[in-house]
Amino acid sequence: MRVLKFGGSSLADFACLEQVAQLVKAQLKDEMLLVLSAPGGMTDSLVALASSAEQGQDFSSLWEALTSRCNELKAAVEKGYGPIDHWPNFEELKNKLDGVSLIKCCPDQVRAFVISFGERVSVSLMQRLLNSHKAVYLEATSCVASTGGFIDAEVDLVASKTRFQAALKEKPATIYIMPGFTASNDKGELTTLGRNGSDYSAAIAAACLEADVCQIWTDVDGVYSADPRYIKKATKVDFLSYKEAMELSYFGAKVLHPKTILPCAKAGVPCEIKNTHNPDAQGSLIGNDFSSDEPVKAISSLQDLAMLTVSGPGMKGKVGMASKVFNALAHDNVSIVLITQSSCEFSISFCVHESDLALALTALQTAFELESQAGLIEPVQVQRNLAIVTLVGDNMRAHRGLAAKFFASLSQAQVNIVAIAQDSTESAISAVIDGELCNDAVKICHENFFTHVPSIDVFLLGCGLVGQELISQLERQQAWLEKRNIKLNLYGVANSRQLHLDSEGIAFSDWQQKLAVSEQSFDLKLVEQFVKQNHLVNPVLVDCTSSDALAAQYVDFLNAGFHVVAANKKATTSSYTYYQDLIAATQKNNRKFLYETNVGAGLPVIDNLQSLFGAGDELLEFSGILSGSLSYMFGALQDGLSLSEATIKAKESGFTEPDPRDDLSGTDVARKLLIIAREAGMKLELSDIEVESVLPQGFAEGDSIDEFMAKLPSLDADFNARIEQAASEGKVLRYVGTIKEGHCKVGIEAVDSSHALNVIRDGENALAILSQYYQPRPFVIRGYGAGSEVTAAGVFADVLKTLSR
Ligand SMILES: NC(=O)C1=CN([C@@H]2O[C@H](COP(=O)(O)OP(=O)(O)OC[C@H]3O[C@@H](n4cnc5c(N)ncnc54)[C@H](O)[C@@H]3O)[C@@H](O)[C@H]2O)C=CC1
Ligand SMILES: N[C@@H](CC=O)C(=O)O
Repeated sequence: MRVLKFGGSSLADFACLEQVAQLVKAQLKDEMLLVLSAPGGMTDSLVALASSAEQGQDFSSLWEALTSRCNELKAAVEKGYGPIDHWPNFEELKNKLDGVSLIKCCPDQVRAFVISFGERVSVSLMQRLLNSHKAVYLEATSCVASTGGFIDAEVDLVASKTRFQAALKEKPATIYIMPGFTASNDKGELTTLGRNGSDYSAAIAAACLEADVCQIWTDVDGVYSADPRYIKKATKVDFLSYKEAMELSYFGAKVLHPKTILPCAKAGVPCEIKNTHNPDAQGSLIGNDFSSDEPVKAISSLQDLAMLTVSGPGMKGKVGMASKVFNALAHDNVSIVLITQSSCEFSISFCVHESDLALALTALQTAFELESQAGLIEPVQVQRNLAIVTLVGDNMRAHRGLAAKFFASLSQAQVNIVAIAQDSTESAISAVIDGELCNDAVKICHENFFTHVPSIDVFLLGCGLVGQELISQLERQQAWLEKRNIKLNLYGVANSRQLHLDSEGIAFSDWQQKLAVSEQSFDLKLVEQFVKQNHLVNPVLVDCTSSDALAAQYVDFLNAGFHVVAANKKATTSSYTYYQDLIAATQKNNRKFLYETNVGAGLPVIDNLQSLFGAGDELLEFSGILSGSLSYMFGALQDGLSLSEATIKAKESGFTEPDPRDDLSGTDVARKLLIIAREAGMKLELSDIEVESVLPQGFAEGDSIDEFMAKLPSLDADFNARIEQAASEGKVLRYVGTIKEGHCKVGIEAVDSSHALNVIRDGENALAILSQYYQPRPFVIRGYGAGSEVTAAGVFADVLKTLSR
């Protein structure tokens, strides 16, 4: 004997019904019992009808919709297969609803009749479709024995077994069909087994008939490693133990009803999940002996929960307090999802479904009224909108470090853990968390435990020279990233006026056209919302602008959960207080702020300095050429170009700042020197740096960049004279930054051929760091220190660093 249960999605319309009938015929080899749900959505319609009638509303349109859907199904079946023998009694249903409407009350017994009507419709239709095989209609009320009320009744397995065996003996057949969800009590009155209870009916039938298998046919291939609606990379689990399946279904794997597993486990009947629309695919098989080496089988989640905490001095050491809490809840039929207690016994916390919250609160207030008046119990604390995320796997007990990895993953997803619980068999570890972050938490846990493909979700601000080059490098490096198992998506690009976001990831081919037509400008709230909607767990805002306004928002970016990668130097050279706020925000939010390209473009300066100073080194002196554009210009001047010609060439080479005055005024070098000084622990402001400008004071002040460039030739003659003067002394001019005895200075120096910086030109930077560890010879970093390629490469490297802990 095999038991096959078909859910509503497999019976939604005539085509689905026929598909099921074909599938059953193809599977037919020995006895089988089909357990059917109502056609998809019909139970909801029946529930709505009962509640509309109960409120005395006009339910004629709901009635009309239900009957016409049923009549259409009936007509379609009869057209192809002949008249239906057992069509459910719609008149009786209507009479009951009219009665409910009249007294404005729907007794549970009547409600059970109404809401289980859809299953009878399914069975009548299917019996006709399988008529050629003499399918026998098995009344669930004659087979499934229940105790308790009319709704959500419990099954009496022993009594059911006797009933099932008698019913089958009475009508021997090859195919039996029975409505799911339905049972009857010891008076023979119809009861229901709780919403989606047809799985449970099938499991009971399988257990009572000692079936070879209980197959649950649904619209997915099996149980997945996480909810495939949210986790695109979720994979099917081929084998699960009963315990694993129970944990999963209890904590939210919707493919299985939580009560289903127990009857199968008790009777040792394997349970198989199969896809009606893909019948040849291997499903998930649940049984006793499916141990595997994999420690974690799946991650499940349950939402819409509330946590209640009962605490107070009266709890500590008092025997019977826990029992009083749980008895009170049991008395009012409140189901408890998870329990945790503080080790000092001062408080007990537990989760209930939000829908049970009011009931639970009243039950506790009533039970602890006296203790509360005596000050022994504090008012019950309630935390709402919570979720539980659970790692499930029997083999977890054989592995160390899984809990640590689980909690680290939650922290990576910026999730605060409200409570934790683990069963003593170590098959499940659960964390109670903020419901809003549930999908993010599952996503990152799934990434870390299953796919092992970490993702980086990039939002690029500024698509000038560096930004555009970065996009090209991202495109070129896709295969390299894939080989290293890294998923790097570009989700947003912005210029100073427009923002383009794409939840599928921005195509590298047409981002410019898309950005050009966008009517939206960058707004942190909008990007934050986008990140939430798309459950992005590693969002990185990359600033390739020179905007002060954006730099002023970095703390907000970090607080909103973004990593920040900046080519822009405005934040690191803003006030020292803001600089400190930034560092604090990275620590508070467990997010990174990376700015390697702020000094020396792609050269590894900041990283080296941080490593050295982190290891206890101290800066004694610094000297270096920190500007790529000035390095280029002073080299070109040496070769005979004028100042204006050299500036134009440096700008064309992509070495200058968006406004070349920032370079020529010495400000850009001053910024870099300030960043080095701050890394060395000096608490300085930009105004503390002594700056010698290449430009005369006030030159072209207030002019546009183009106006400035047009005026620049007027400085050529004077500057040329300065070069010639130096040359006459066998020297060349270099723009140098120094830190000595706590004083920072940037300016022009004339250096002879014996000076180390004499040869630094053509865009190269050179940094000599004399420190406690590196003396008397300094630690030297040298290489091209400007240009879109090296800078974008440095930004790219920072973006990748967001993955490291
Ligand atoms: N070019 C180089 O060699 C290096 C540049 N950097 C830094 O990289 C940054 C970018 O430099 P480039 O690409 O050369 O400049 P760029 O002028 O070519 O590009 C900057 C882009 O940012 C856009 N922008 C300005 N404000 C914006 C806002 N609020 N939102 C979005 N976009 C905005 C501008 O429209 C422009 O397209 C600068 O901060 C620069 O200091 C750092 C190291 C080296
Ligand atoms: N304009 C800068 C670019 C890098 O920061 C320079 O010339 O070095």
